Amino acid sequence: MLAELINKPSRLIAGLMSGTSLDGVDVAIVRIEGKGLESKVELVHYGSTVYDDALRERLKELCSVERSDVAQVCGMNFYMGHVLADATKRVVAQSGLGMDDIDLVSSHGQTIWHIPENDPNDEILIRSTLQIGDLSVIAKETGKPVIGDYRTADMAVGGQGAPLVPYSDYILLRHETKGRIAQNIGGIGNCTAIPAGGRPEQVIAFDTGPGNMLIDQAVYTLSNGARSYDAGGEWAAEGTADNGFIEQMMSHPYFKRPPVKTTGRELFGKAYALDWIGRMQSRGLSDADIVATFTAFTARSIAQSYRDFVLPVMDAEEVFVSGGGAHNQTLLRMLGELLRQQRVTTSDELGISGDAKEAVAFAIFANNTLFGIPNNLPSATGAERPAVMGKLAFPF
Ligand SMILES: Nc1ncnc2c1ncn2[C@@H]1O[C@H](COP(=O)(O)OP(=O)(O)OP(=O)(O)O)[C@@H](O)[C@H]1O
Ligand SMILES: CC(=O)N[C@H]1[C@@H]2OC[C@@H](O2)[C@@H](O)[C@@H]1O[C@H](C)C(=O)O
Repeated sequence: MLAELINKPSRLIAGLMSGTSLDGVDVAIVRIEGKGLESKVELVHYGSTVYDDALRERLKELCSVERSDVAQVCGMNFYMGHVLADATKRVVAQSGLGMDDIDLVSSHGQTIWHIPENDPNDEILIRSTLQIGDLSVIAKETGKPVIGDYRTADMAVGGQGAPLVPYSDYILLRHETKGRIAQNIGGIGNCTAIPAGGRPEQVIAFDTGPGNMLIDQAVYTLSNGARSYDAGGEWAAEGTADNGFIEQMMSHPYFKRPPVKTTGRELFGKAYALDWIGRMQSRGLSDADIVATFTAFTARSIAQSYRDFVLPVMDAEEVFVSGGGAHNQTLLRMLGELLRQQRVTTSDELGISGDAKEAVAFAIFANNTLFGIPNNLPSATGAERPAVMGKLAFPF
């Protein structure tokens, strides 16, 4: 079965991304010719399915040290396998293709916990990561071979297991004469900075901090569950950002740490957001001011991280924003105001759909796994060496 796939001139791969914002599953159907850094990539169709509020809140509970439990983790691993398989079948059907046309499914899974560095106070809490959504369940339900569980291989060779997308950013965005930064704004923000004509080893990539995570939590809490994100950034546009709070939040030690670095719900999740919402409310900020403050803080944390860790090392002329945050006009405007020397635009301008980009990346990773070609970027994750990430589950 695998030899047949390798010998085809191109492969049709369904890449699945279910990210830290817990908003749902993105599915990209991608045709890939060739392999490795020379892969030729064509997005055939993209679709997403949204988690309902109950599932999203349940996943947040699962990502909570205080409220999670092993039975929930066990059950949700299989349940999410079904959710991911259903999303794949739905998007394939929407595209007008059939599952028979798909060669391979590639699934990121749902991160529920990530420990990028050893815990100095607990010798068992070593670098590790857990993405749920069982691969065998997806294989059974879709009838396709499934590759997933990528991050563990990078961690096994000393990496932080994230960010992984810089490998595919290098394939899709590198430019001979222009320094470029790809900024994804999902739940977390992460950047890939590629110098003009740069080699893979010269890529600087790291998580910049919160993406939409704080904005989403504020919107959900302050609207009493009526809304889960700030559509277009309109609520933030009605408020005034509070610089005092932004400065306080910028003093978080994560922002001072040089790359390689990665973060997630562990640092900027629900508890962190609710704590700052409470402080802002007690100082009399309105709901719109709170959303505006989180939005401005997010933009500031991105721009500041370039000033500290990217621009001293390389010139960057262009910033291409992707991920759901690219739809937040207020966030984009604030970022543009902070980065006067760069042209801030969206990756769609390059023909790379900002909504689909991460799901496309996972299709690219699977294509490499199939050939046994490394698909991590040690300069981004800190791994000691390249590794072939991904595990395979066969259909039945
Ligand atoms: N129209 C919109 N206006 C404003 N924000 C939006 C819009 N659409 C999506 N978003 C934001 O984008 C988020 C989802 O982004 P995305 O799907 O890129 O994240 P993710 O892949 O889950 O996260 P990560 O990349 O961190 O793993 C939503 O939670 C929401 O905050
Ligand atoms: C452990 C984990 O799931 N990390 C995610 C998260 O969401 C964004 C950012 O933090 C990034 O480091 C990573 O995802 C993307 C897809 C990556 O690996 O490039």
